[in-house]
Amino acid sequence: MKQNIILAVNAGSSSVKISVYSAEIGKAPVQIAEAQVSGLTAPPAKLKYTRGDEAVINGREVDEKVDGQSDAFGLLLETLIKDEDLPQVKSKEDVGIICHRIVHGGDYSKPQLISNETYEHLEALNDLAPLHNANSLGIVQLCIRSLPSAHNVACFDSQFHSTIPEHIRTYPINRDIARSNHLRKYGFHGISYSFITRSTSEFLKKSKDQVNIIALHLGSGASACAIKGGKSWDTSMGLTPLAGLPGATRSGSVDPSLVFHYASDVGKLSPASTKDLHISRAEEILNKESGWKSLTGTTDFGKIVSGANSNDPTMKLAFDLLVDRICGFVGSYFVSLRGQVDALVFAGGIGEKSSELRAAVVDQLGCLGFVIDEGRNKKKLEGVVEDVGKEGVNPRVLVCQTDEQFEMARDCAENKEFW
Ligand SMILES: Nc1ncnc2c1ncn2[C@@H]1O[C@H](COP(=O)(O)OP(=O)(O)O)[C@@H](O)[C@H]1O
Ligand SMILES: CC(=O)OP(=O)(O)O
Ligand SMILES: [Mg+2]
Repeated sequence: MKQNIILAVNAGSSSVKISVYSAEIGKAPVQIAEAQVSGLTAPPAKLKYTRGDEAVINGREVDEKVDGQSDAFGLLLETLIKDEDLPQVKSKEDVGIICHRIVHGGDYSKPQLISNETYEHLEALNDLAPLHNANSLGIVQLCIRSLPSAHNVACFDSQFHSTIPEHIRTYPINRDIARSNHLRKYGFHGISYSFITRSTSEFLKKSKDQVNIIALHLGSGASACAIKGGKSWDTSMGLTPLAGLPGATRSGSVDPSLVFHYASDVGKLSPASTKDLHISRAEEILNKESGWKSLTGTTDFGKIVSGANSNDPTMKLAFDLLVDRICGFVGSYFVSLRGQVDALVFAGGIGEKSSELRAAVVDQLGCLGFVIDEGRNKKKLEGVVEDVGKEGVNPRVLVCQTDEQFEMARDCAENKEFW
């Protein structure tokens, strides 16, 4: 049976995570190492490297110049290749397939081998995921240059959402313009939602097409997803990853007219009111200079939680604001799933690490029947899915340690054409 080393690359807005797998066609890949650089928006960035079960580097501050996702990837690749105890990756030639998380995949509904044509297609989408796509394509370029023997595969955050029904993905604007300019809800974090759906259905011992969940991927970018019969039914991000919940540097949804009132002549809805603010600058502000960074000065939600715990009013405002926005989506999805919900699932850096955020969200959702178990909620996570809900109560409250790299590697291992 043909064997291969798969390298899965996940460039998020504040981190780059890579995992190495030993794989056979049609079988679940087996992880042999993983490494990540996190905190790219809250320097100094930190490096973690795990081989098998051994934490080789555990959160070392990165002194090397790491300016953005491509630099971080370069450092991660070097860390792998330099490790003499990782015989499977002695040189760059050992890697057979590299799968890349590409946030915006336009109309692609499944992973694609990256040819010149697909690359150009994806490049055209760069502006629709301004914190992600260009960075990921930078890493693809680096791989094509420095690992020429590997096959590069693009896996899309948007592909899981290709099942969202038309009345939900359509914006109420001129239909011809919407069609010609491809203006619709795409949705993101779908690689994570796909992992969450499979893991949750296994955990609940229900077949995937029977499972209804409301999933929350809360990281540097945050989103909510209503999953009906194992498929995406609705999600909070839209044409771009700016819509929906606020994030580390993103505002999330605001009244679109806010853009016209942001400049100095506040209150005057006229061309004069935007004279100091070009429309593309507005997009940059809402993507890169808003969210936790603008409200609190930090992009680290861990610091916001500690601040809120010690009653710092600024931190408490940010914390309460996120709880409010999350509950708004959960309430709406609970209704659109007609109350047929098996579980609320928390995932992503914040969802997995902050028991305080989970407790506050579930407390407000008590009217829908969700109840958290304080003891379970505070326990260190061990399994892929952990139940933190109160015994005997439905719907359940779960935490899923999501793994986008594994999901991509799994997709690649299943697909003969990528080998
Ligand atoms: N202990 C913690 N409590 C709350 N949030 C945390 C904690 N540790 C990390 N985080 C948050 O998780 C975020 C990273 O989440 P992650 O999903 O890994 O990010 P990315 O979006 O880059 O993939 C950090 O920006 C930080 O805000
Ligand atoms: C889509 C998105 O926002 O991803 P991330 O949270 O990894 O930045
Ligand atoms: Mg992420």
